Amino acid sequence: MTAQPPASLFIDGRPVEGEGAALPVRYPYTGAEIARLHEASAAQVAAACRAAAAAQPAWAALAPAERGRVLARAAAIIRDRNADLSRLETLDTGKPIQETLVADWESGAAALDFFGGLAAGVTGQMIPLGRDWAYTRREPLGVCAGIGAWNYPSQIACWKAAPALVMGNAMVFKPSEETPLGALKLAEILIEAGLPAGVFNVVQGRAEVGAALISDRHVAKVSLTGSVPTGRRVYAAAAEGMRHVTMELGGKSPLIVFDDASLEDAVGAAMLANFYSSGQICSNGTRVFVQDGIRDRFLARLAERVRQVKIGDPLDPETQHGPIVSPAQADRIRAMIAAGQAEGARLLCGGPGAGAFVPPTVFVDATDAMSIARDEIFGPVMTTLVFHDEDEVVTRANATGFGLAAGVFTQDLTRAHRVVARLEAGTCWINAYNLTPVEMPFGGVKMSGIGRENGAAAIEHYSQIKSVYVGMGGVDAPY
Ligand SMILES: NC(=O)C1=CN([C@@H]2O[C@H](COP(=O)(O)OP(=O)(O)OC[C@H]3O[C@@H](n4cnc5c(N)ncnc54)[C@H](O)[C@@H]3O)[C@@H](O)[C@H]2O)C=CC1
Repeated sequence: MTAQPPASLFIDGRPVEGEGAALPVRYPYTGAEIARLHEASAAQVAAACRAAAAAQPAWAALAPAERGRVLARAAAIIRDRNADLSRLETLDTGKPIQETLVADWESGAAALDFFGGLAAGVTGQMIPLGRDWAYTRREPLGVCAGIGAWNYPSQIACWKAAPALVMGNAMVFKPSEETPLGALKLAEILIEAGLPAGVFNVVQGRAEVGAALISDRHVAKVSLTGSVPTGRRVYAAAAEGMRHVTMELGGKSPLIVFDDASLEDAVGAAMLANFYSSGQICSNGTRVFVQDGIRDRFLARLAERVRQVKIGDPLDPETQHGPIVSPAQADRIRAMIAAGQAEGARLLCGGPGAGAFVPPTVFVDATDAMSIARDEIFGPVMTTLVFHDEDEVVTRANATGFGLAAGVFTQDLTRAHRVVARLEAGTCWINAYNLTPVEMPFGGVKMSGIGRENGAAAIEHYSQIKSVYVGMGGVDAPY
């Protein structure tokens, strides 16, 4: 099985081999090397940024609708090739093919379509001032750097590229070193769809390559999807050059299940909120607060359904739960499970697993102070916590530095909206969880991030306003 791309990087409209250190790509299910890439050298990072800066003005000069049409064509190509692209995504990430077929490139295509269609409708303001008047233009930022995480590599590349490009920016994208393949496909597809050379470039590499990229003098904006510690470093480096930032970082989100919730829906959502993509999702509701009246029924049904999850070969369409992205990440998850047990929490189901796999795992008898209830695990580990009343659960749900997402399950809609209004989270779900349509802005508050992806809100994060004052009469100078 091989997935070797034509070359490791994509600069100025063509594949270019990396001049830096080797970057082996392993299929998480077998550990087999499926491709061998090379990092970009410092000179290649600079060349990618120069190519982007050179290509950007002509791209920005096109009518927004023309840029939109390029994105729409790219979306159509992605949909045509979804089967092959999804297979590649599964090889790169280890996620089950039944997920990648519907959630990865498909969501990327949706973003390209959505922003492609939005472009022509972005307008400025006309501000009457009596005799004189002013107007605003929404202009591109220039060259944007995109840096991705490994859980949704192609979706992340599309979510960043679509609003950036449609607003007339150019982009240099660095995928996670764990999952470098999808972004190269996106670069090829965009060229095929008519994107001018240099407008979207891909460099590969580990943290140092990312650091070189964000401090390149051409870069006006940095959009990162990654962990909070990386976010802190990247935000600080961006501040040096007064660059704009979007930070999509980690979370430890609460999912609150009230006594009156539909049991099947709440259990299903709690599973989706913890086990989809083997739990490697930033917005996961990993602290499941269950009200005392429904607790026993909830845990009994949860255990029953978790035991039926089909774990195995990600390319088997029946498989619902695949391996963890890398042995190092699987070890980190196991250490967190062991810490939970050492602190006195009990396993309702699951456990450390073996090899590449960590099974869906549920903790009971946990307290808010335990590490499994405080720290992001980024694996298939759910911590259930019991609560008694609404005020108490809101206070406990908010008692975290993170603020990415939250969910509420109840049949009492007044309560649902009241609780959601009090939750400190950028994205909330009522009687649903982890649905992220591109029409809806997505992002975090507190340590979980800055800025928003998706929705019309993303346009603001990939453009800047120029104000133009128009004098219609003489200049009244006191000199
Ligand atoms: N809010 C969101 O939308 C999402 C957030 N995440 C978060 O991402 C994390 C998991 O992904 P990982 O890839 O492990 O994150 P990570 O923080 O280790 O790496 C993210 C990216 O940043 C790069 N990087 C690392 N250090 C850098 C530096 N000093 N300068 C520039 N670039 C640097 C990495 O090479 C990688 O491409 C979790 O915390 C998760 O919650 C993941 C998906 C979505």
